[in-house]
Amino acid sequence: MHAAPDPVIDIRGLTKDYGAHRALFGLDLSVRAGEVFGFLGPNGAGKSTTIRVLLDLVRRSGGEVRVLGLDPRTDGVAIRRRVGYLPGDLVLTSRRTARDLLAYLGDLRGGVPAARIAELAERLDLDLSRPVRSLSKGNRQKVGLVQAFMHRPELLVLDEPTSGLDPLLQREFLEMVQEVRAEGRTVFMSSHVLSEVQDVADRAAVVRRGRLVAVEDMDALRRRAARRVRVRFAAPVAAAEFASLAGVRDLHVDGDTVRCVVEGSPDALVKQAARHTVLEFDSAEPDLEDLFFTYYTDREESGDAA
Ligand SMILES: Nc1ncnc2c1ncn2[C@@H]1O[C@H](COP(=O)(O)OP(=O)(O)OP(=O)(O)O)[C@@H](O)[C@H]1O
Repeated sequence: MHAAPDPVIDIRGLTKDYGAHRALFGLDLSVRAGEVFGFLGPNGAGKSTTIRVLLDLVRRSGGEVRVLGLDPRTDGVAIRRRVGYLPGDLVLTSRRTARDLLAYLGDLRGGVPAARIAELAERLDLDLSRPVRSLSKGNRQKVGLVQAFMHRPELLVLDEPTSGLDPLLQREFLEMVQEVRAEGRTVFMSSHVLSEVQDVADRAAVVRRGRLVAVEDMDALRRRAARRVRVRFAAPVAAAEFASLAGVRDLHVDGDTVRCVVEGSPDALVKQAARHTVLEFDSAEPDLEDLFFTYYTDREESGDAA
């Protein structure tokens, strides 16, 4: 057996109390080198608190945490130097232009070529000539993204990175994430919805009320997910042919058209359909959001997270 490489983020039994209020209850989480990891949960679940602990922006109350093999409590400065971090509550009050601010931050990280900053700004449609404090929320978010990506850090920790971005820019952002992964670097990003990370994440975890309730491999989730299928044939077909096929449910046959939901592989349905002349075959993208959140809600109800 090969020894697994050390995780880039390793969290064991993490607790965090804000005074008498417990925000995290013994969180365990491990992020592997080179993966894109989605950290999901509703508002107030504890995502930002966890992320702040990783960067030593708040101190943990208990448990063990390693980031790039380092302990945030003793090596926070070294971690912050090596990580690209986008805070969830990014505040930019500087009178500097975005170009000046990003050049300054780039110098703090050992120097980032102006062309690299310009390229990212162009991709995100960010005007670098404006003072950052006059920027809209969406444009500030773009400044935050540029500073997190620009020095090509080995680990990116992004707290709600797509908040305030329009759909076109969200897509551009996801491409930037893909590029980071293609270079073997690691991304840990939070979101309150799965749809923002499902196309790009290798794995995703759900945190709820300070507890981890699920960790999922996205490919496995996709394979399990149900798809809506519609097939139109050249001539009417009998419902009985399709009713007992593996994975097929919610079957409706209306003359020459079959509608159903397929769970898992559509192989049996496709082979049965192929006995006839198929005129149209539509299959909608599975709704992972449904599957994912149904799954973790069930688990939570049978668990101890009351
Ligand atoms: N500085 C603080 N002082 C006291 N309580 C806090 C503090 N920061 C967070 N909390 C509480 O800890 C819990 C977790 O908050 P956290 O911000 O980590 O959640 P989140 O999942 O990131 O949600 P959001 O997306 O709304 O920020 C919440 O109950 C929140 O009210």
